[in-house]
Amino acid sequence: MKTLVVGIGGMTNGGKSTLATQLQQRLPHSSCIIAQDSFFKEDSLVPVDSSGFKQYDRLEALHMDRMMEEVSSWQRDPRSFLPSGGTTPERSHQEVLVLIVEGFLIFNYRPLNELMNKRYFLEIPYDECKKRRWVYTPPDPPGYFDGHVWPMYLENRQEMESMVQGIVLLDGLKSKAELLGYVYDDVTTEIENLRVSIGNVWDIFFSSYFVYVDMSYVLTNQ
Ligand SMILES: Nc1ncnc2c1ncn2[C@@H]1O[C@H](COP(=O)(O)OP(=O)(O)OP(=O)(O)O)[C@@H](O)[C@H]1O
Ligand SMILES: NC(=O)c1ccc[n+]([C@@H]2O[C@H](CO)[C@@H](O)[C@H]2O)c1
Repeated sequence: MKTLVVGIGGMTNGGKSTLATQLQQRLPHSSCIIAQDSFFKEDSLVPVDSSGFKQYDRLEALHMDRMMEEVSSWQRDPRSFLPSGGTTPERSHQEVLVLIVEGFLIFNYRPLNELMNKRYFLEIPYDECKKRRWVYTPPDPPGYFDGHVWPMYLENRQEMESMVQGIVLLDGLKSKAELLGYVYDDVTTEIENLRVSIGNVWDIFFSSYFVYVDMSYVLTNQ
């Protein structure tokens, strides 16, 4: 069995959860999602800036230690994260299990970023982001988008670009179907490459074994 970690990052309302959920649904027997939004600290632990804005769009607002524990737990036993709870037997030695890590700051946290095999980042223009964020749950306080969310996006994006390479930028204005089609094809190609490499290991093992058996036969019969 091999594993693949796919990061779906992007700005707020870029379409990360939508894309991650659809990708998981296309790989129902081999993938699961860990979402960064599930690791926000409780409100009382998130500081407020001088303008009164809760500092949610910073890494410090997240329990990244807990998120890493969840990822480590998947790495230890990825099959237990599948819908069957890992009760079905391994289907073949070529099985590839996929972890989809989804979130707005997944590449800014180095220990998490280092685990990714594929990195995608959904981006949308300011106007579209503000429009989508207008109907947000929980609703933002007045002025929050321009006073906190957007300036923090620019800061976090700059930091990400200075520390991470190999991110595939995705245009979040494209249709949901087109985005899914692209990422699904890319990920399945990666899965196939891993399968081939596992297959090669088995080919080498079996061919070495048969060479050994042939040699033993020749040596004992000469
Ligand atoms: N490709 C798309 N085209 C148009 N609208 C989209 C697209 N993808 C997602 N949306 C819509 O944008 C909104 C935000 O989507 P989604 O929740 O997937 O974003 P997100 O990046 O996970 O946001 P956040 O993490 O900030 O909650 C939803 O209303 C969703 O239906
Ligand atoms: N999920 C939450 O608890 C929460 C609370 C306040 C703000 N947010 C926003 O989530 C986005 C990332 O998905 C960030 O832009 C936060 O502002 C989330």
